[in-house]
Amino acid sequence: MMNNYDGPAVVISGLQVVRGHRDVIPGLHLEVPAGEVVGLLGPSGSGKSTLMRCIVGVQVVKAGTVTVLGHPAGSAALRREVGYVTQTPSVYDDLTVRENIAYFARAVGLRGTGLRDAVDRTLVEVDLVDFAGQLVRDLSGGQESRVSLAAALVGRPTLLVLDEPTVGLDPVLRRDLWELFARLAEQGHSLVVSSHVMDEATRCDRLVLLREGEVLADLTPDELLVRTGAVDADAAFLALIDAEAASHRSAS
Ligand SMILES: Nc1ncnc2c1ncn2[C@@H]1O[C@H](COP(=O)(O)OP(=O)(O)OP(=O)(O)O)[C@@H](O)[C@H]1O
Repeated sequence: MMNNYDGPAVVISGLQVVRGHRDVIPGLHLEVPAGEVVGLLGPSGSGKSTLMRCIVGVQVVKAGTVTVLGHPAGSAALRREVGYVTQTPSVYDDLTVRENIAYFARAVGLRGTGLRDAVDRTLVEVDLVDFAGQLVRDLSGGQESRVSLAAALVGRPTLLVLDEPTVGLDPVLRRDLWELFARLAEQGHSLVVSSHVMDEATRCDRLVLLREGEVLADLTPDELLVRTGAVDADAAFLALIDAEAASHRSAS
């Protein structure tokens, strides 16, 4: 379901979020371009999930604005435009894989052959054709998380927000999923994908590196390596952190 909006997918300005009495996002500005796979990377606790919750409009914010496809995050106009997959699978245990995907397809208005085609295509995309008739409660963790992904994918939302979608998957499946994300971006979808596996950074069109709720860098994978002189994304991230610490020391 693609709309005709041609601005950036997400524009965030002056965002502040407090969770548990802590400023977990102290004042963030960010623009996510449309039609790209944008990786949200950073150590555990750096605010990736919180930022994603702000983009999908389920996080209470203290200040700032989050505009998604030209609308305030979470507004009714975005209901079918934004797909969100959390780290915890959110599908029905007592339904089969196909029934789950069909349920979410119906929820976004698909019916008849359009619904069947969308479910079949999505089963292939998440590599669950052989498990279509199996109850979700009998799946492995990685399979179950792919059903969650399928549930978000089936309606072809304009913006997909995926919180660590490759956790627990084997290398072949991870590669296949990143290829699927790239294909979706080529078709004009926008994707925000979080990961704390830095080697997945090279799979993204653009990277946003977060640390303690702040954007440490917003650049392409090539720019990251050139800027830091590092040989891989892990080393590049550490080099950025060291450079930032050094600049704080020289400023104080
Ligand atoms: N429900 C909550 N109540 C209070 N503090 C929270 C809550 N959820 C998260 N936090 C805090 O907010 C900060 C950011 O957490 P967040 O889950 O956004 O990080 P993350 O980068 O997604 O981490 P991970 O990679 O481990 O999922 C952390 O300091 C965390 O402890």
